[in-house]
Amino acid sequence: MSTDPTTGTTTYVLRGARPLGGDAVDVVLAGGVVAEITAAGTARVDGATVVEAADHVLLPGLVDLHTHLREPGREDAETVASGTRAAAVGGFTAVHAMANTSPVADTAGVVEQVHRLGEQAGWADVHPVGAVTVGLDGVRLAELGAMADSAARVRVFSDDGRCVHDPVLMRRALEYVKAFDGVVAQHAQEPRLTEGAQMNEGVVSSQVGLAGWPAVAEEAIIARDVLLAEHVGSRLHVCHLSTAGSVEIVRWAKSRGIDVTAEVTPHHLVLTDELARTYDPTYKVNPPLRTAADVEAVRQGLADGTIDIVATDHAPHTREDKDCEWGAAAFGMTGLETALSVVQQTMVDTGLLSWADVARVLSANPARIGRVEATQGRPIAVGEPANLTLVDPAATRTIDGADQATASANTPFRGHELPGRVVATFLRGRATVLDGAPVEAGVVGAR
Ligand SMILES: NC(=O)N[C@@H](CC(=O)O)C(=O)O
Ligand SMILES: [Zn+2]
Ligand SMILES: [Zn+2]
Repeated sequence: MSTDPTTGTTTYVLRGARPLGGDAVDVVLAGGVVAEITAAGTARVDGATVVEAADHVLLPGLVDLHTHLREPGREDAETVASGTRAAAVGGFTAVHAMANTSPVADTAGVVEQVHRLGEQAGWADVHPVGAVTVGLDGVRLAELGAMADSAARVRVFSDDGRCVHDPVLMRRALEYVKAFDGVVAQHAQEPRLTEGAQMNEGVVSSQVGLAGWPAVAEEAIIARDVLLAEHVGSRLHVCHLSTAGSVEIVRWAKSRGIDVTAEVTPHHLVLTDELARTYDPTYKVNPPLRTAADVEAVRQGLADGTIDIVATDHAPHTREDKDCEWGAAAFGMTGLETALSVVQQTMVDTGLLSWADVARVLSANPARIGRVEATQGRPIAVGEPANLTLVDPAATRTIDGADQATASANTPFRGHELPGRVVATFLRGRATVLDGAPVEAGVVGAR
């Protein structure tokens, strides 16, 4: 990890903040770390910038294990700079950038480029995900070791967007990453069972006449992969789990002691396949939006720890790729700027998770799975790096879409009133967001 030359230039006092939703305190950020935590209203403020934080929840900076930044190759949809700026606005201090770029992030050169672009932009730590197979073609293993040893220190490997469906390749990938404590993050989609699939297979797909995508196409791969992970004694991560059956399989695998972790996206925590009735491709996503029963099951799975994390699967697409008929549109929806609000709405305001749990599923756990826990997802304590997010949980906002920081407009939450607002984000003590707005100064030309 390179050091940030702008660290600690300003001292901040977060006055009256509630770490993890607990009692109010003053939190002083100086020199890039949490310098002091004192009783509310007692921190010395001379020379410091005071952030009024009464009734605001202070969380460790959020960590996204699953972000599509689109650079290199599709800078018309997103760049590392625009995507990480959106991440900061959403409260994130680190993102894992998926490998399905053009060229694919399957060499040390590409992952180092993405890592460097992240450092230059300065909005959040960017940890590139390396492809499992060359060109995501599912045929030959990529240079996993070279990516792990590169300056980008890759620990997460994924062909996301595609499934590593050859069981022999999957087995070899799981075996290979053990050498450097890596993890294979699988996009679980049986390709033969999903040929031409457009949405969840069920009542709605038969009524609207779109080709269905059965739950078993996801569940069959997860079942196979947890058995493979057990067999070779390796670590597996399941991307964007979306069905009740998938929750059951992961629960069973964990009860057997298999080293598997799983993520759910914010959209799968609240949206259902009923939205396909609109034929609006904003709601077209991989894996597809499922049924209300699946939504209930993934919420319960997240609440009971079967599902370890929420990951955004932020998948920006240009208007040309989305403003067309359903069948021709790209799969994917944006998510960085709405993730925390959706988690508050579906999990906190419903009593399923506490704010301390939110810190676990959106920060500590993803940091640990991605092996960046030395710097991210830390406890809020004196001496720890000041990667922090300040949230006003009482605020509400109506999502516009046009006013977002992401370069793309494909949010499925346009028009939704969501609770909570990220007031400030700090990356190693430097504000990337203040008063809910990105802080441009100190970024451009800072290094
Ligand atoms: N989620 C999506 O619908 N799309 C992702 C790929 C993926 O996450 O599988 C994308 O890259 O656009
Ligand atoms: Zn995927
Ligand atoms: Zn993805």
